[in-house]
Amino acid sequence: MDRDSPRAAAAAVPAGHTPMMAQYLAIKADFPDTLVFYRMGDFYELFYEDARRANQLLDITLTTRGQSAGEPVVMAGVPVHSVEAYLARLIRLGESVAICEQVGDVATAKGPVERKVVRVVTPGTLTDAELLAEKSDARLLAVTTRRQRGQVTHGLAWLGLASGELGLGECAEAELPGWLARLDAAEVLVDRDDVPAALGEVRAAVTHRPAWQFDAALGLRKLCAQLEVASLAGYDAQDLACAQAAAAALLSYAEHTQGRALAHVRRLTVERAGDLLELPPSTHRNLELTRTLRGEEAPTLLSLIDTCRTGMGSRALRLWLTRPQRERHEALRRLDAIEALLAHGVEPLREALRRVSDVERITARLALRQVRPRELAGLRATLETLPALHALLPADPAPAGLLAQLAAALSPPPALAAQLRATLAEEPAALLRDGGVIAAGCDAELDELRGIAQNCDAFLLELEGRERARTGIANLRVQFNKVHGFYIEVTQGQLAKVPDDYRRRQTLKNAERYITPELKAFEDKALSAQERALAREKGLWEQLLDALQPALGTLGALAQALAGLDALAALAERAATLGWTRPQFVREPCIDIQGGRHPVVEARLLETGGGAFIANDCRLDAQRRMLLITGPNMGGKSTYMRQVALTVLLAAMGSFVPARSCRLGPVDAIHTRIGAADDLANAQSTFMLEMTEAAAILHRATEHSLVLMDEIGRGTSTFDGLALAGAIASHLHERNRAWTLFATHYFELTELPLRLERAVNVHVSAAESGSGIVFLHEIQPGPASRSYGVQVARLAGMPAGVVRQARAALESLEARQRAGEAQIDLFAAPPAPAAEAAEPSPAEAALAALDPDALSPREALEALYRLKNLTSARERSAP
Ligand SMILES: Nc1ncnc2c1ncn2[C@@H]1O[C@H](COP(=O)(O)OP(=O)(O)OP(=O)(O)O)[C@@H](O)[C@H]1O
Repeated sequence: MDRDSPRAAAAAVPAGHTPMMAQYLAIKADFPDTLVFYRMGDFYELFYEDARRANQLLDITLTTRGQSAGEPVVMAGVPVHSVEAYLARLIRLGESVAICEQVGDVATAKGPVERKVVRVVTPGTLTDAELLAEKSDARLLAVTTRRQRGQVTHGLAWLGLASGELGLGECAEAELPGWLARLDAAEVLVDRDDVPAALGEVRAAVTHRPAWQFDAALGLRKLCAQLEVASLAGYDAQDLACAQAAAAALLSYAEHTQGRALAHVRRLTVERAGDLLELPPSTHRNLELTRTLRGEEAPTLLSLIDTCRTGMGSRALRLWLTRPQRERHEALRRLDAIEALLAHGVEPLREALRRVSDVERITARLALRQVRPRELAGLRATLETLPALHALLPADPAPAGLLAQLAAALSPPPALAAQLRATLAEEPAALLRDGGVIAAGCDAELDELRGIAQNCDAFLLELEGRERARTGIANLRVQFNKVHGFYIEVTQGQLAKVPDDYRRRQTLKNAERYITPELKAFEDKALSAQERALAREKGLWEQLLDALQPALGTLGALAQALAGLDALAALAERAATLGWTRPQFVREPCIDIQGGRHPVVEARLLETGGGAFIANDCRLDAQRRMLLITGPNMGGKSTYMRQVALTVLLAAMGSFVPARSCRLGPVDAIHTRIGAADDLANAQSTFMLEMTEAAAILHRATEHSLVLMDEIGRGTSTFDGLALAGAIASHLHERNRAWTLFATHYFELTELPLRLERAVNVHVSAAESGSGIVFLHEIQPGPASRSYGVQVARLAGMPAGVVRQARAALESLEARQRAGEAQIDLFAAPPAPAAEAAEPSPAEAALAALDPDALSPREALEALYRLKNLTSARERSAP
């Protein structure tokens, strides 16, 4: 969609079009990049180019109808009743759709009935349950760029329209990919003249907006208006001018797509990179937090921990997992709450949560007036179960704790449920246009209208009886047909008894049909009653939506509380089911995990009957900062490293952890360099990618960071790889001083701890049985005694001949090494850079002593010869 300037689009419509096509083209001119669904009766029609595109994307039939401006009108249509399915497909393809409805009165319209785009459906502004994934939000993100004194800053503003979440943040250029990965937007708005390069890597739909929409002053005004505050000081966001500029574009676009203000968006989160535990995109991917390396949703850490009963809970949990705070305050509150829930018993609460609807999305749709009758019925049912839910919480939670806070939000004013009960039918129809949405007894006029429509038969029977008695015609019948409406039928033989007030309506062969003033009056009333009842229902529905608007804030808080409670209850259930323990946060630098397990691998082993998971310890402290992990392939090195990272992350989000005990000092980031997935899309070789990621880690990791390095250097020749791996390990140890788990197959690296005082060797154990190998998966002190590559290859079904040849080659290689080939000193201190190290040479010293201004031409020539001699003497004496 693009709507740069509110110009009079109609002027641009070429002459000669029919009035309807002129109307269509005027509307289309405002939405050149968006498919326009133009309402015509029971269909949404697309015309010309839009029709051709829809024909390709949706495989709907292309037709032509009539002519306009001398050309046939090309069109394609989708039925109104199945529009959602078509929208879903288009949105998945990254398209946006402008929904253009008839807003004028068909009866009184001269020419085409007035039409207007009432909303624009785009990938980042969805609120319909049918179009959204239940367990994740479609986020809209705006990104802008500021360049000042050679420094690039990006401003980010994001909005979950269905959740009401609004956020601001700023970051440096290098951090943008991390932010984009974390926010995982469905649609990104960018300044069309200044698109950041990092956007090339996002999966989101990218929508270009004109530069002037990214205006900081406008953004500040819009944010203050949106949040109903005089300044952003309360959010500590006054200085984020660049983010405010992004917010200007964000809010304008979101309002424009909805065609109204966003009444439910009242909360602002300001994210500062330094507040969050850093989880770069590579970590997110390698640890399979929300997606497997193959891109599937399970098995991942999230799929394991998400046993939430509501979509809201699942979404909250995803947020906790992907945006953990460095500061442990919130995590501690969650841990307290989980502990209290576990002590109290959590299953009844989780059972009750099954009956809770998605209050978060319903609230958003209520604010945007897109809510459906059954969603409000769901809200009513939820409000009605709240007292029972409340009763299932621990009776006296810690007063300032999270549970007490959540419990408080579970008691919205009872008037809200009462209002819904009084107005909304017990089981309302799915759509307002079907009628039967407003409760009986809510409105006298509606009751009467419905009464007429429903009591027709009774009235007709009663009239029939009365007329038979009055006229004495025993076989007189009161009936109805579609063409002639209501009538009284009298057979030929009885015509003499027909009273004067009967008016003839129709003559048949054997009978006459009449109407009376009373029947005519009833007919008018009955036929219009249904229509009027529907109109009345619509009016009452709008009144109900109006009446509920003041409750948006309360409902938003309720949604948050329910989501938080559901997420906590899920974490408590997981802790109990999987035997997890509460982590302990300490100030001293350490990562001390006893009996730790990899939760996802453990669950898979359990599922597949693959045996018990072997628990392992990980002890890192100020004196022990690096573990060099060796051992056979398949031994469990990667699993071990990942389980440490997952445990740290679970603790940071405020969850119990898969370990017997866990003490954690401050952690500011989890960096990982694992695997060798080719980045073909970015045309990077495996090795190039490996080095790029490793370089980024060396630049960023601090002494509070956890770094996982899995077989660094294996993407190149042995010597190159070994040399690089040694240098990288030394740098991490000496400069970054990060907590480092360094798995390697280079045995030479096991000598590192001799020189690096805070590094130690550990290995995963394996035992040989005959010519085979048994993996024990235990982490033990010291380096591995040997590698078992050939045995593992044999296990993998390698042909026997290959295994024999490899074993022979291995033996000869080992013998050659034993024969005492010069050992390379991998870990010798690097040569100092020439400039700072070298003493000045005699020639340089002589040169420095010369003062060219004080020399005669002859003296200068002599000095030149002297210098020449000095340098030749040095070259001669060199070894
Ligand atoms: N502690 C454990 N207890 C039980 N099984 C384990 C354990 N650790 C690993 N495994 C099993 O061993 C398999 C291989 O583990 P992992 O991939 O960690 O080995 P690796 O040493 O990193 O191998 P490579 O060097 O080939 O990458 C896992 O998929 C898992 O099934």
